[in-house]
Amino acid sequence: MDAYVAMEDGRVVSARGRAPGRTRGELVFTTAYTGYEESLTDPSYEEQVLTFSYPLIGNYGVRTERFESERVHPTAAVAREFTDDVADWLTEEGIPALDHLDTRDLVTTVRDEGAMKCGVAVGEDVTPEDAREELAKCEGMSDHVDIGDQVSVRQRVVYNAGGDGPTVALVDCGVKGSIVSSLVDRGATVYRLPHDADPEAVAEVDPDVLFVSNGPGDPENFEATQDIVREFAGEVPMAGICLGQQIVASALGGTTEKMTFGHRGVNQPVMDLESGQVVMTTQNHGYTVADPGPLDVTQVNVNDDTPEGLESDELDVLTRQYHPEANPGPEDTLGFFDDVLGLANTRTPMLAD
Ligand SMILES: NC(=O)CC[C@H](N)C(=O)O
Repeated sequence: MDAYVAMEDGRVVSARGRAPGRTRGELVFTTAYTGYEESLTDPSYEEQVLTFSYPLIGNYGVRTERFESERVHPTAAVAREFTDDVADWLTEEGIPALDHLDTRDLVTTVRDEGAMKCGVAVGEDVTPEDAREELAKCEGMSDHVDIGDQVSVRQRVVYNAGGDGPTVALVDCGVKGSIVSSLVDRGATVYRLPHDADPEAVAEVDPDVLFVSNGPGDPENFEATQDIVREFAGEVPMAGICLGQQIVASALGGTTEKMTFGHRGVNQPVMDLESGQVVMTTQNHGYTVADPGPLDVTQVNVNDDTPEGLESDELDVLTRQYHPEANPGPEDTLGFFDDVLGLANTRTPMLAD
């Protein structure tokens, strides 16, 4: 099978086709060397073409137990070499895949020039022109204004109903399964709600903690979720991961901005400013908080000083830009979920009255 990637900088790269199809998306890379099943099923990669910088992808097979959602989210996948297991899986899923190209070149291009639009064409009779046509149709990440609808639940889902632990209203902007299980494993009852749930539907579950999930795209396109945050700020303790941190900060008066190529990998060093301790973290984001508004920056990325943790004692807010749930990656940061559920004790009993 032939394969072509047409990049926004004008180049068309040829490759070996591993799973057929034509598509487009924002070209990004991850440096993660394990966790290809988790990354490929992470909803945060919606509308992106995911390039693995690690050369051999598929070494330990494909197991649904490791999936983070019910489907593959990147629009296409690129690696130096995919195993047949991965190629077969992506073929079944209808996700174009290509390998046998110089992924170092793609990665350094994105690193130097930034995440860029691309078009992908893979098949027996595709041409570079097909890839260029896809590129011409490609929208920028921030143009996907309805991206939340592509990944969020449409109806409320409850996990661990009737449990004794805290009640969490999890606003689903494209949540990873392991965020849900990290909360449920600690005894929480989790109500997973649509990203654009009515504030009344949130109040109805009488949450001890409001939790804004990870998810794809530009945090400024999640207006309904920002409304929920504003509605409950100061009244219900609040937590967020990745997109969740960005949405909470923006809703409370801060700002966000697009990064050049983002952070995607499993060895991003993060320093806690109070203790000075550095932990290795899993990350996957292309936007960042520029101004934290009323929140305090408590953790920063050691590589570029971007905010990794935001907190407010006054508002009972606790958010992380990285992925404390790991999957893939180091588990040094799992304690975040204990801290989040601990926030339940600080809740002022207003909704119940
Ligand atoms: N993993 C995420 O939640 C990603 C957040 C957001 N879509 C970004 O790219 O910055």
